[in-house]
Amino acid sequence: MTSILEFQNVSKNYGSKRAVDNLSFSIEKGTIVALLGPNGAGKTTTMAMLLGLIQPTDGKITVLHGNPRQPATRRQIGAMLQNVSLPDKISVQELLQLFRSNYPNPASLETLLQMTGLTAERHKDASKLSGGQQRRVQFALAMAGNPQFLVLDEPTTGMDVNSRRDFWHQLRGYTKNGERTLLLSTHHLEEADAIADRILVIQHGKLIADGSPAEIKAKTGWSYIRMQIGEGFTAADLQCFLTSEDECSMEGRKVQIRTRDSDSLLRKLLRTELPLSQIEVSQGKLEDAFFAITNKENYEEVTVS
Ligand SMILES: Nc1ncnc2c1ncn2[C@@H]1O[C@H](COP(=O)(O)OP(=O)(O)OP(=O)(O)O)[C@@H](O)[C@H]1O
Repeated sequence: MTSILEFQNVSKNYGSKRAVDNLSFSIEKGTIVALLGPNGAGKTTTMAMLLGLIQPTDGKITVLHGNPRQPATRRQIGAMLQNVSLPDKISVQELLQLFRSNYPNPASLETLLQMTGLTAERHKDASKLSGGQQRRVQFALAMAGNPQFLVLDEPTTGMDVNSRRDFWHQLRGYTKNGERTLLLSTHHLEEADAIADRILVIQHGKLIADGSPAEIKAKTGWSYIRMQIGEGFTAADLQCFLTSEDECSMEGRKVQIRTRDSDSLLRKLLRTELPLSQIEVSQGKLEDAFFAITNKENYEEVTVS
């Protein structure tokens, strides 16, 4: 596999504040990586460094085999950052053309307008669009150079549900041939779970978990058994099968049990005469794992792989 990005012992201090603390990881070509972490964890700083916008205090960053501050490297990267305002008195189409003119092999104007759902807004002043529409213009600008590596910092902030769904659909198309690489940060964990091949969790500037969404979810150790229970029975009838750690809740006839050992609990339940049906076993949500990891509950089980 070819490495697109390498961080070697990278740190960043803002005065006495250590925003990124000895971070080392690499990203392989063709992967979709979600960078997650609580507010202030260091995600934006990490992205700004790999884009060459700020210098690390220590360590080395290699992007597309080059230095992120070299124009030749930067031209191969598309980026969408937070808190970027669009210039006024310029239409969406003019702005996109301006950006396209900086690249040797740009995406076509029509492709950019179509993929971001901005065809109807093409002649409008970009700065007068709604927040969600401006976010889509920023996405189009990030895609203007037909980049090999796309870096998106909380890209769906301000987008409505439909725009977010279209956005993820477009990103899947962008990465589907395995040639392009995507690194994104988001606080929408279910979206990260759905799109990412790999998740990096950082906190206080340090990497605290690294794995596929399934690995991250499994590492918390919790799984969930969901089922229906027949009339006349309640969660209390299941209590004698549970360990002191297991948690059982009931809504209508639907029961959910959170357990560390779903296999043994299932075996016990299936040996009973209880009227159980529609039994499903699943790992927890990424949100549960994220909560566990960042709150240090089960921390020793969620070591960096
Ligand atoms: N220019 C700056 N000067 C001083 N401190 C900064 C600066 N930029 C960021 N920080 C601090 O560095 C830490 C990391 O910030 P960063 O913006 O990278 O976090 P983040 O993970 O992107 O957060 P969020 O999810 O809220 O966007 C925070 O404590 C922040 O206050």
